[in-house]
Amino acid sequence: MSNFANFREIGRKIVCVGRNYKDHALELGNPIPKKPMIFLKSTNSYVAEGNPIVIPPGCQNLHQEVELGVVIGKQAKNIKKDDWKDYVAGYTVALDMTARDFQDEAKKAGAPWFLSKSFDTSCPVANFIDKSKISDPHDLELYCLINGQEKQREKTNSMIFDIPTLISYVTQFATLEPGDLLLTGTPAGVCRVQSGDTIEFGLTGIIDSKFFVQ
Ligand SMILES: O=C(O)/C=C/C(=O)CC(=O)C(=O)O
Ligand SMILES: [Mg+2]
Repeated sequence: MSNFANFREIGRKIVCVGRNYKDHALELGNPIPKKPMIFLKSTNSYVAEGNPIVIPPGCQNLHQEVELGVVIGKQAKNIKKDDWKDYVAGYTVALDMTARDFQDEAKKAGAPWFLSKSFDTSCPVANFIDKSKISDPHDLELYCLINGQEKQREKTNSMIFDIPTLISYVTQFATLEPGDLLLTGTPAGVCRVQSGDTIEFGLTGIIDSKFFVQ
């Protein structure tokens, strides 16, 4: 399998799972999903450490959502749950930055989430971690601090739909390609971030990342 250290530059799609942690679904007043809720962020949303997160014009309520990312290593279509590991190159951790006010407006209008989820710099991503370094991606701890204050901390075993289920589900409908990033949803604790804030996030003991909001 190739080295995916440059997966952000491969220019592949970002498939996101929403409401995949019970407490996060509840904190936003949403029902617990009965099947995975999937949406897309486009490649323009990628941003690597050292570059700022830019608040989209008119947004008054930008939220951070820390999420485990699964980097796809091999073309995947109609994958059986038992075979999921063969299609994973590795992992990362990312922020699914969300213009919550835009999203609320879209939800009320029954309109798409594109502007709330896929504006430039809406996907700050940490470095690639080869799968050989992570024995069980369902036994990791996500964390996120804003200006040094803890906002999110949760084990990945709290996901409603695990990684085999997500890969199997998504690939019934859409082919996953090498370099695609699957964001597996955020735990509770999302909050407003503002210009000048520092966001530190990662997987405890494995990877740490830091971004600034411009
Ligand atoms: O339905 C909503 O109000 C919001 C949902 C999200 O933004 C979903 C996620 O991106 C997530 O749960 O990670
Ligand atoms: Mg999210």
